[in-house]
Amino acid sequence: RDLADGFINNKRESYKFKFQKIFDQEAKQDVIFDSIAKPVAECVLAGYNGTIFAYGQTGSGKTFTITGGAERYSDRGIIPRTLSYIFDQLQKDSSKVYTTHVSYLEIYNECGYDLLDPRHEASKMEDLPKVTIMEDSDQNIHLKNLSLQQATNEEEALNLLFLGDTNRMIAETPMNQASSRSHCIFTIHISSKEPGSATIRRSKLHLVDLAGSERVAKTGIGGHLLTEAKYINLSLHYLEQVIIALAEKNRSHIPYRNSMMTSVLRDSLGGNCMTTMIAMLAMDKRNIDESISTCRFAQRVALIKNEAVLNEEIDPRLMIIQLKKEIQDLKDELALVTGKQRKSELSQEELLQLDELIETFLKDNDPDSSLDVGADMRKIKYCFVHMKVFFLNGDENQIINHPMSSGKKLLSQDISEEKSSNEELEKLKGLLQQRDNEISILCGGKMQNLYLLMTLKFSFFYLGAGGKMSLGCQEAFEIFKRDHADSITIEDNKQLLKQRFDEAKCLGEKLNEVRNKISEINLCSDVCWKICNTLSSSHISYKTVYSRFKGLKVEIEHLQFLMEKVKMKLQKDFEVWWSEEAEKFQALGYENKQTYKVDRLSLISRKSRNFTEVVRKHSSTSIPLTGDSQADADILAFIKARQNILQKKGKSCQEIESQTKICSTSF
Ligand SMILES: Nc1ncnc2c1ncn2[C@@H]1O[C@H](COP(=O)(O)OP(=O)(O)OP(=O)(O)O)[C@@H](O)[C@H]1O
Repeated sequence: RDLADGFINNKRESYKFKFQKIFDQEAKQDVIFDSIAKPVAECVLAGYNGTIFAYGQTGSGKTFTITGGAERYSDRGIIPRTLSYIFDQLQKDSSKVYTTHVSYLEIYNECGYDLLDPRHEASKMEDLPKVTIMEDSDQNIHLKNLSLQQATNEEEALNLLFLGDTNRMIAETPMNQASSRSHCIFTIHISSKEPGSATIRRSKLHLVDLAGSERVAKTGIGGHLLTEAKYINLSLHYLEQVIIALAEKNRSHIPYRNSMMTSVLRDSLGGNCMTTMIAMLAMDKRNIDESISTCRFAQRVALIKNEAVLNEEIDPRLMIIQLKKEIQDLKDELALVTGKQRKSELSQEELLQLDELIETFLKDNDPDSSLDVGADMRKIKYCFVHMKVFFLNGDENQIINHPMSSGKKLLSQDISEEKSSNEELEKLKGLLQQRDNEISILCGGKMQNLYLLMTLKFSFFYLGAGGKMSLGCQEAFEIFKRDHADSITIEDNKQLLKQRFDEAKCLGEKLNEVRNKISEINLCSDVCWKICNTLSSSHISYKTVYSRFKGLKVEIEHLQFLMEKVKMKLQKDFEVWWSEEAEKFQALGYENKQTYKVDRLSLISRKSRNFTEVVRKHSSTSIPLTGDSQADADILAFIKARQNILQKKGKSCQEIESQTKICSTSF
């Protein structure tokens, strides 16, 4: 109460928080991926470390965002989408050699478990080797018992994710119902190297699904759950401590070691990493406190400044080889300069290497090629001797191939070859021209000209024979020609010529056809182009169909996994319900046990349809059960089987009941 203003309403009603981006409940998974995960994945591909972690109370959607929903393929979350994106990018980049590994760590009650451990199926989670933290002298964290599994493509990586998720489900206990009580870190490790280079880039991307952040007081739990909740709260509390410490200026000690999670995420928080936090809110009035506390936490995280650097290192093996070679070169040079030549014989291996070098050099047609054997005088001498032998003994094959030694020979050979091929070309051109002329003459309208030409030639013959004639003389010639014996022959020849003309015409047409075919062959490139076009469009559609097929395959596998998950959940829910019922039953006295109404089970049962079905059929019957879940299941299975048999035999319901009672008593 303020003396001047009366009562003051000090209950805060408005809070302001700043975020880089806000997504409402309608936001789709692909949008979340594009806005949040893609930029981080790009940094990781470039060689920087990246972390994306989801923080918020239980049920706010952390697992949905990080891993994905269990119903639809489109609901797949950041992890599968990031894997798909990363492998897509790696495939496109052929300039480097990439190696990818994944690891999947679960932290439950401050203990680490390898979710990719194949022994998960056969053993209880508690019996598996725990993942422990080791620190080297440079304060780098190493995780003992956490396997790094190589994944060469998206499919393999997704299978590992599914395996981890399945193992996470197997490890669930009735007390640890949902994944909400453990932290999970899925890590993609990428290393890249340019071929021949000794420098390796290593980067990792942590995708973190934290346990629910709700406060113990509100949840109102006890026993085992309380212990769990305390651990969760404690580890999230330590996370907060680390974040507060990082946000404070001049703070030298950051309490990373307090919890496993902060130790593992040490680099992601205040280290060498591009980190993105997703603050998840369950937008409900009763969750307002949790929502405000999540926002506050996010504001603190936003103050942290990380320093991401490229993670490059030199491959020690390649480095050693390079350094050894450098040392040898320097030794040789030194020996050459100081005149202290090595006297020892060249080894067999060295001689073989030299032979290879010389042979390559001699075969290389590049005039600028050189023979580099280093500064070892023994090797230089060996090369000279080798060359001398070549030239003196005239290893024709080797020497002729070398431009220096066979330049002249090659030149004269080239000239004579060129000359003969020119002559050949001219000959062929002439032949071609000749054929072309013949074709032209024979083809189309030119046949008429040929006929005329031949007739003319024929007339000239007569003209030639008769010389220049007067009109009277020409008349007399005509009469003579008609009466001459040869006139028949002439006429015959004319007919023959006509025949030949027709024949030639026919041939010309045939030739034209062939020519058209040839020109069609000339259009061959066009045909080819068409074929190529068809091929390329077929190829494009093949590619489209193939990529769609590939997508479908991933989708089918994803859906199969979701189905498995649902089946497993169903099974687990059933087991929980069954053990609950057995406990309840045991809590009843012996008297009550005898008259325990099975229809009560059917009322409580929510999950197991088959089982309820059996129970419902006997709802009017009092069946004595033992309280042992296995034995009781056997009893009910027996009753069901018996009922089926009796029904088949057509017995009445009453009979069935009496039989059932008998059989139950005998149990
Ligand atoms: N954006 C969403 N769209 C549709 N369903 C969602 C969405 N977010 C969450 N859900 C659903 O809400 C339920 C709780 O979500 P989820 O398990 O992801 O919460 P959580 O924060 O991971 O909880 P926990 O801390 O218990 O692991 C799930 O059934 C999930 O499918």
